[in-house]
Amino acid sequence: MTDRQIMLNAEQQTNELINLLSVDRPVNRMDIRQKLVEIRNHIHKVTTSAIDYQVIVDNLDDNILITDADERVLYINPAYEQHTGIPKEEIIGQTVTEILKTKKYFTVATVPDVIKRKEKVMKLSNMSAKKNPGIVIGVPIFDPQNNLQYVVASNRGLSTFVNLRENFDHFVHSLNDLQQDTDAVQIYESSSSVPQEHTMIGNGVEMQKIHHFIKNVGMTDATVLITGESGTGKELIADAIYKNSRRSQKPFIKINCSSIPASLLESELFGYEKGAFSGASAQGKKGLFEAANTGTLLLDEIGDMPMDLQAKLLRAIQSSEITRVGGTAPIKLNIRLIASTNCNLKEKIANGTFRSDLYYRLHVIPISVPPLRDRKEDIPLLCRHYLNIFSEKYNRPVSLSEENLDTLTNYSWPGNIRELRNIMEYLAVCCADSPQIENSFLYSIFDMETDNAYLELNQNMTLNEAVSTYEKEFLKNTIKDVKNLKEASQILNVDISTVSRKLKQYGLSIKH
Ligand SMILES: Nc1ncnc2c1ncn2[C@@H]1O[C@H](COP(=O)(O)OP(=O)(O)OP(=O)(O)O)[C@@H](O)[C@H]1O
Repeated sequence: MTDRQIMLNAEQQTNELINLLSVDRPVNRMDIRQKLVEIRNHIHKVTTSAIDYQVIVDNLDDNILITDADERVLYINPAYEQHTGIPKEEIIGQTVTEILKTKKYFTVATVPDVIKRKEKVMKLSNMSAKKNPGIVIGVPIFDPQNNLQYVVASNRGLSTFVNLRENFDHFVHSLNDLQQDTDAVQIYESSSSVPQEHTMIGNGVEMQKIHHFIKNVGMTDATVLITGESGTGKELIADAIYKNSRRSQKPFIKINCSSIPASLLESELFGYEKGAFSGASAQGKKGLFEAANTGTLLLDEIGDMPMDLQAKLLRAIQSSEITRVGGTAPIKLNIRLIASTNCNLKEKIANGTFRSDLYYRLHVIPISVPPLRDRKEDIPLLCRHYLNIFSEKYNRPVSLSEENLDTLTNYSWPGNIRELRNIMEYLAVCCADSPQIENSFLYSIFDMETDNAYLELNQNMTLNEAVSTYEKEFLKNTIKDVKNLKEASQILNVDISTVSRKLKQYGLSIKH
């Protein structure tokens, strides 16, 4: 209930009380007391309410004018009087149309339009009294039955916005600087300048398919769309496509669409003409599309591109030309496009945040990179590869046992190869003092409570495979803390011979 509704209640109860006392018959004192207590409680609610809205509106710096549903002015705040020079007593109680007719105070108003259209209205206004142009916004307020109750018009002089302009230029510059600090854009002149630090490791079926794709699409100019979870190697694949392409001696520009503020993305991609917007360089600026001309452009995180820009990108792809922001002349370009994303673009299309026409323009050669948990055969290779790199880098020899590799292979790697690489670096740094890496240490870095937590049961397993996988992990976990077969058989409540046979079957042994 609003404060006003509470007070209306109190008023109604007071009227009832007055009526009760007005009739010429005896009244029950306790009934009257009860009514007075109720009224007092209502009033108390309002007087002790945390916010006194009138004080707030009285102190706002915006000019506020409130009318009823018949345009009659009910209230103006002190800022309104002060900034417009309109005395309160001259307009309270008048209708806005009457005030407009006098042409004395203002010549533009939103209130009549708000009442007619029952929606928010924004206009440029001119306060004749002070020759002070401003922006006025009228907002309708409805009662619980959805009848128009008030119109609140707030306005602010344009001079405030002019003052902000300087601030805005500064703001745009600092955004530009911020962007230079991130690796949102990487520009390579030719493939020899693309860092060589990571080779593509993996010879499982999925990786073989990807190598095959890279070889085939490399020599064409076809647009490639690489999808896959974060850290699966999409960027590495884009690098490989570029290096294997006819354009490998031409520029390669990588743009992370989600790292560039949406307000700057269009001018970064398409460039701008001089004076295109405040804060723009006086000479205009070449965009990244122009810089990638004759070469390759990688649009990383394409799923995060704002919808309005998606339309412009679609036009650029369809016509092979772009127009700079603030410019009119189209610029013809010849670019090989690679896009990548970890979003599900089909889902984004369904919920209206990605254009389907753009999707089909990009989806010419789709490469879907499977997560590491679906290409487990590559995990041991990747682990050894990165552990070697980091052992050498930190000069700390560390090696992985079969048991370690088994554990690492069964882990689900939510962060994919990026996570695997980080964990190998961590092992090289932290485990060099002991010749063997304890499995329990691996569990602790995976932040797992029990050894079983990492057990991933693949949906494609047969029942027997799933049972064996679980049984092996269960046994491994049990024998960690037992001294002999007898103790294990007691805990597991099976014969010693069964434990012995199972351990042999899974290549496990009791260490103590
Ligand atoms: N097949 C691979 N062999 C060796 N290292 C790889 C392989 N694939 C990816 N990596 C390494 O894993 C890390 C993540 O790869 P990359 O940045 O290409 O993934 P991504 O899918 O583009 O991730 P994101 O979606 O988060 O940008 C990098 O350090 C990369 O060198």
